[in-house]
Amino acid sequence: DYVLSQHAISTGQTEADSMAARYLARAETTVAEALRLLADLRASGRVTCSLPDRTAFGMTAFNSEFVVQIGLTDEAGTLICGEPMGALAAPARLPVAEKGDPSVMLSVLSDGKDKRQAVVTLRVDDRLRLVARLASRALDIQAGASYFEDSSVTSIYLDDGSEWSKFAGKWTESDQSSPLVSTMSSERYPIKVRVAVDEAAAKKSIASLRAITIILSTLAGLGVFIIVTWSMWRQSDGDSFSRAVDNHEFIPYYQPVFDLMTGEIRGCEVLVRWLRPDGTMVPPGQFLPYAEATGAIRDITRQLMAQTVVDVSDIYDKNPDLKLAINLTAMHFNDLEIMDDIKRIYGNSKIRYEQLCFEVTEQHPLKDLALSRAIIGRIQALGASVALDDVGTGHGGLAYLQKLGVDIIKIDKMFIDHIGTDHSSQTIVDTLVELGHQLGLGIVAEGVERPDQVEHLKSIGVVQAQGYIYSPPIPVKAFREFALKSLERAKSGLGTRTDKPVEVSDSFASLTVSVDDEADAA
Ligand SMILES: Nc1nc2c(ncn2[C@@H]2O[C@H](COP(=O)(O)O[C@H]3[C@@H](O)[C@H](n4cnc5c(=O)[nH]c(N)nc54)O[C@@H]3COP(=O)(O)O)[C@@H](O)[C@H]2O)c(=O)[nH]1
Repeated sequence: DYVLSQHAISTGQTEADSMAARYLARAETTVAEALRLLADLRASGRVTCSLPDRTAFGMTAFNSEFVVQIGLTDEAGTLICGEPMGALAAPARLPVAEKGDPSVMLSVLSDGKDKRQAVVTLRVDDRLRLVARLASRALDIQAGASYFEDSSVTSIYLDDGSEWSKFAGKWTESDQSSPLVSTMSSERYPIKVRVAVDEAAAKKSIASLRAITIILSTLAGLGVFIIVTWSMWRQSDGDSFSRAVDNHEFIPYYQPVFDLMTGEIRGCEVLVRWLRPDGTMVPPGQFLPYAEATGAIRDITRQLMAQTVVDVSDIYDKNPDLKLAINLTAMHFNDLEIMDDIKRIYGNSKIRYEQLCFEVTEQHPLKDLALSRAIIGRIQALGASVALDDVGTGHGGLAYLQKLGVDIIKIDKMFIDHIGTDHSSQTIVDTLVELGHQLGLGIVAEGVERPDQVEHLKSIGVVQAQGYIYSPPIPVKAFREFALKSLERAKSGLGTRTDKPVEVSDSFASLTVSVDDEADAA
């Protein structure tokens, strides 16, 4: 606050100085212009009160910006003629001319009240002087910042103390006020200017700067806090994070995907969890941004894919219709590295390429759409499919659908949640499904939690779904048991053509949405 106040005072002083300089410059210009006109008249011999000379006076004044009347005074200082006449013809008495008077004189005429007028005189001879009355508007300029107009007092006066002009707003100097004052004197003429500016107004003028400064310093403080916290995290958790990647602490959880019509299991989505050595389970929301920012997500995805081979390849080998969905991030579409990973991990495994589905999310923008499209094409060429995840919630919109050439769309929980309660969300679901059908795409509904959602999805032709109504993401052991049981039921005909949602077996019914419980289940 002290720094800002000092800044305000210094800005106010600078403003007062430049106002004074501008008024002084204008006063000098005005006097110089009047003198030039008078000198021209004297040089051309227009120094009598004859008609032609008076006409010349009138014309000269008429054409001048700053001079309103030109005339002649006698030795007593009385105006003996002046043009134009009219209101300006009021007798003007200048100081009596004295021998040795300077050739040029600047005086201020006053009506004794508040009217003052500056005049410039030029000696013609010992008796006569040419005189030019200056327009009072000559000094009426916008000399300073508009917010100072009401908070400043400007006086332009002559060396002898007579005031030529004064400009004042509502503010007046008083003993209580602490003005910022600037005084300047002309080096050419006996003119002085004094500008006084209200210090309080100067301080007020930086109120917005003060607000901005407060906001910026708060943000800067916040920034420092984030950087310090981030670097501390990097040193502690950050280090433990890279150790965790090296130690393969990132494990796949499996969320079953179901056929709504038959109740059979159709596959699963692989969802990462960080299982720390102390047994705590960290959900992806807490480390994925860091993993993506550092590029560690590439290693993590590789490890997850490799683990799926270990975890479920026997089941997938025997059930070729089962699908396995793997989440990729935008980074995976920056180069062809993911292709090498997929081929190396699944190429010689019992999980066929045709059983794989790679999910690309709309949440993070893809850097290079053409390259992304090419990578998607290569994945499809292997026989795997590609799904657009979180459709309608992120960056891509319909452009991703049109340009990426995906095979499946996954309708986000955000829209599924509002089926039956919010008309517009339901319309979005209906429209996406319709669009998916028109484009010949597979459709998977995510985050299904209620039977009415199942009913509606079935009624609009959605066949596949995942969600807590069936099962949350579960650890491998639980998933294997569940999948084997479900597949067995299907084979024995028990799971076919049921219109009811599939019941989760008792062991899974005890699983809840909380990560801790998921950890327990592990
Ligand atoms: N690049 C990678 N991203 C991944 C990976 N694993 C997960 N993720 C992404 O992290 C986000 C959060 O995932 P998660 O906490 O696992 O949440 C998933 C489900 O648990 C949750 N879900 C599923 N059904 C329901 C439900 O009925 N109710 C409810 N409240 N939540 C439910 O939704 C998440 C599924 O996300 P999605 O991928 O959109 O299918 C999430 O964005 C993951 O994508 C990874 O290995 N790589």
